[in-house]
Amino acid sequence: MSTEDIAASLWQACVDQLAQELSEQQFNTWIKPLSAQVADDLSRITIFVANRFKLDWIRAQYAARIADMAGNLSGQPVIIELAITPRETPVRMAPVMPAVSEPDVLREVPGAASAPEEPAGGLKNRLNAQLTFDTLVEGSANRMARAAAMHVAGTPGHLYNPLFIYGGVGLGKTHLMHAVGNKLLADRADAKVLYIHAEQFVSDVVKAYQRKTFDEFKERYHSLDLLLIDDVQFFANKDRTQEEFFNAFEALLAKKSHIVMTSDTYPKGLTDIHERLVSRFDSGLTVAIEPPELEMRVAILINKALVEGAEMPEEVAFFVAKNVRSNVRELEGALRKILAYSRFNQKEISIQLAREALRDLLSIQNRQISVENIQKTVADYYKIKVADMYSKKRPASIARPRQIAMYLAKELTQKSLPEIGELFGGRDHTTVLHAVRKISGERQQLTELNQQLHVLEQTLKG
Ligand SMILES: Nc1ncnc2c1ncn2[C@@H]1O[C@H](COP(=O)(O)OP(=O)(O)OP(=O)(O)O)[C@@H](O)[C@H]1O
Repeated sequence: MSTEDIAASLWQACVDQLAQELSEQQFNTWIKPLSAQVADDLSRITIFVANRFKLDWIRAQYAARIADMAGNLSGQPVIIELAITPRETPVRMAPVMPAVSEPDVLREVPGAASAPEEPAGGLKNRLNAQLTFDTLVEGSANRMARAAAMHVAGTPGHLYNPLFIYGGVGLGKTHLMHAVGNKLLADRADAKVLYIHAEQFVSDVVKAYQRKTFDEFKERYHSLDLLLIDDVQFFANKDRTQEEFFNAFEALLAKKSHIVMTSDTYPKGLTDIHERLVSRFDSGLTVAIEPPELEMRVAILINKALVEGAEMPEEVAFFVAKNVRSNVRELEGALRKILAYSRFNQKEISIQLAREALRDLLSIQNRQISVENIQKTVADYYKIKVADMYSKKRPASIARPRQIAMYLAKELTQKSLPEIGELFGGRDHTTVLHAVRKISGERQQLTELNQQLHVLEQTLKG
């Protein structure tokens, strides 16, 4: 690899790491638009920023973190410089450190992150062209949601309106929404499509309220053919927003425009959202996206590595997929670490390399998820005694949590069925297998059980 390539990958690795650490909105607003120049000896990174406001913000919020990351990756101190990219005049340099926060710059309030960039007419569709059906790997975890989304993209305004997609973090809900928008635009370039995060909708309502521009607001939202709105759980407790969303919702449905929504929970699980809205959310089709199963995780890793121009042997993908189970965003993070580690050390991708690159992540997991921990957490959750996990008692109030704990032990640890059986009071491996099959089958059917398992998984993963 040339010195230039190594320098460029140092910046890319920092960007990748920030993508993992920040919310998507923060990342897209502040980090994605940056460009940078890295000195050949990796001692200095000059980051180019569009204007003074952004420069101050990046300096206060991110410069120190970037310096840390770059230092860790390159193994030497790295100085971060910020410069405004001029339209006509030459680049002006600004000193960077120390990275102290500047209270007068901007406070983190919902929607504030994107406030400076708000387009006047607001007619940008905000779609990310990379997020298409082609790049979304299909598996049993997302099959139904994907099929419904495809249908909507092909014939919007008909079946499944609204389409409500829910699931845990990083499982591809946002991706799927963008895919719907991109497909519709590919078929009908003149379609009016808007992707918006619920927080941004809240801040649009606040702005319309402050500036008395509700007519424009209505004109903008009520004229859409397709509204894609992400993370509607953020509407909780925002009465005015809920009212405006209700109006937009009714107007759009009346003119047969389509609405696709996502949330971290199913409609009835939403809290502090008016009943009339919740019942409308549930009036089309509600589908879940589950955490991807092993084969799907393997396929995602191999595909994403290819997109990055790298080849990930199947056994390595399997090793990573076995160990990184929670969601696709974490899988992507693990992949980035492995690719960066392989580039910096100029080594081929192997299981050994993956183990080294993911050292921190693997040790945290091993520390946190043990069968004992699962038994205790599940017992606490269902309010039974931990001892009941090993006892021979069979009433349903005990047997079911025990089966759930067995299922989670299989899902979240590396233990074999006989080992799990042993840890549950010396039960036979067929008993464990029965529990695993039963719970995983019911999970597909029963929303409430699925929701409980989500909570338990999130709790155990810390
Ligand atoms: N099935 C998949 N195939 C390929 N990439 C995927 C898949 N599912 C998710 N991803 C990728 O994983 C990352 C996280 O997905 P996404 O942002 O859509 O998650 P999300 O469910 O909206 O999460 P959050 O609730 O945190 O916003 C994205 O980069 C997305 O492209």
